[in-house]
Amino acid sequence: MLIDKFERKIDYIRVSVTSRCNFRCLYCMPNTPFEWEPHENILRYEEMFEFLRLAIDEGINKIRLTGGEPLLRKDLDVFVKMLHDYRPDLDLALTTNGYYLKEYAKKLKDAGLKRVNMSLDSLKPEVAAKIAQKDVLNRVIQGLDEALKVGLKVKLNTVVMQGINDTEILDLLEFAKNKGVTIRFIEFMENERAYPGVKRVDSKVILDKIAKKYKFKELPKDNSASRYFETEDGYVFGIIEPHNEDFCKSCNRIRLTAEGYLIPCLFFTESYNIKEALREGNIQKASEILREVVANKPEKNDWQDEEVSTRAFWETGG
Ligand SMILES: Nc1nc2c(ncn2[C@@H]2O[C@H](COP(=O)(O)OP(=O)(O)OP(=O)(O)O)[C@@H](O)[C@H]2O)c(=O)[nH]1
Ligand SMILES: C[S@@+](CC[C@H](N)C(=O)[O-])C[C@H]1O[C@@H](n2cnc3c(N)ncnc32)[C@H](O)[C@@H]1O
Ligand code: SF4
Ligand code: SF4
Repeated sequence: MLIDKFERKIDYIRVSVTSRCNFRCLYCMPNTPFEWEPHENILRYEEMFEFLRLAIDEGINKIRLTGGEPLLRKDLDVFVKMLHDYRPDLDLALTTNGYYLKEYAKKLKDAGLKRVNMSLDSLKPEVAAKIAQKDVLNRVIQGLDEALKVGLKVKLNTVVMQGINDTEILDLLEFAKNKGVTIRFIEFMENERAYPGVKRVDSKVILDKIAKKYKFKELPKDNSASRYFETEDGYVFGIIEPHNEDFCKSCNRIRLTAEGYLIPCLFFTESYNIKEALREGNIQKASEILREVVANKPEKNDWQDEEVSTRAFWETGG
């Protein structure tokens, strides 16, 4: 079992399968050039699998594939199947911008994927295009519909930004409610790579806007990143508020990047290279590095102290 020095059980790993992305979201990578790591620097699926098998044997029971945009990496369904076959009861999920989901949802479901979390920041085509710097809304909604059609469980993620999409909170909530999926509103996490004009909306402001139309009660907190609420008519939505001082108390996760680095926390730049150990076939060394990463997880992020992170979300997988 993996326990950190604050007694938090680490049973969740987020795996970024590629840093590449076909969007340029204002809050994530607005100015990143389209030049990327050469292929030989990226872990092969077999190398990732070797490591994840070890992590599963140490107590990891939830794996989320993310990116960059994970659906840009070829044969993702093959990787999903490797993980599913090794441990069919894994909570095996994907976080995607949804652009290619229409094409891949069925393949992924058939390979053993259970859940998909999708980014949806606006229901207005021109606002969605401003945020992603690309005309995306139509395809994203088609991707959502296809994921539901093939039987994947879906959640929506919305990063709320002042003056950009903060007037759409109720519309987005009602869109999700009509589709029968949970939506989580995310506080923008201040990041050096983001567009400088992006300003966060605090969770309290988001909840106040929802309270103008709906009565809701908070559900008991588990170790998910989100707080969940239930409206009087039984709809569940969530809030992800990394600026809240309690946010990190339930942290149960570490991250693996496509380049082979393990990352103890989303805020900090600290990382541990496991690529060499994996390429040498040195599983003992990889296991030691895994334990070191868990041992060095910080107690909390510095967004709570109004600091700005320098770590790129698209490398870390969010
Ligand atoms: N600060 C911080 N943000 C996180 C963490 N985990 C997830 N998030 C953010 O929460 C948002 C949604 O994350 P998802 O990729 O949907 O994953 P998840 O919240 O673990 O999903 P579920 O398993 O469905 O609860 C993203 O913006 C992430 O960056 C975390 O450990 N720390
Ligand atoms: C880095 S993306 C990778 C997966 C996929 N491309 C997507 O957009 O869903 C993962 C998550 O990070 C979130 N994210 C990126 N930058 C963020 C920021 N500065 N603050 C809050 N969330 C952010 C996105 O909204 C998304 O939910
Ligand atoms: S949030 Fe996801 S879709 Fe948007 S730029 Fe970052 S990696 Fe790409
Ligand atoms: S900010 Fe760091 S410590 Fe806090 S929940 Fe996220 S990964 Fe865990």
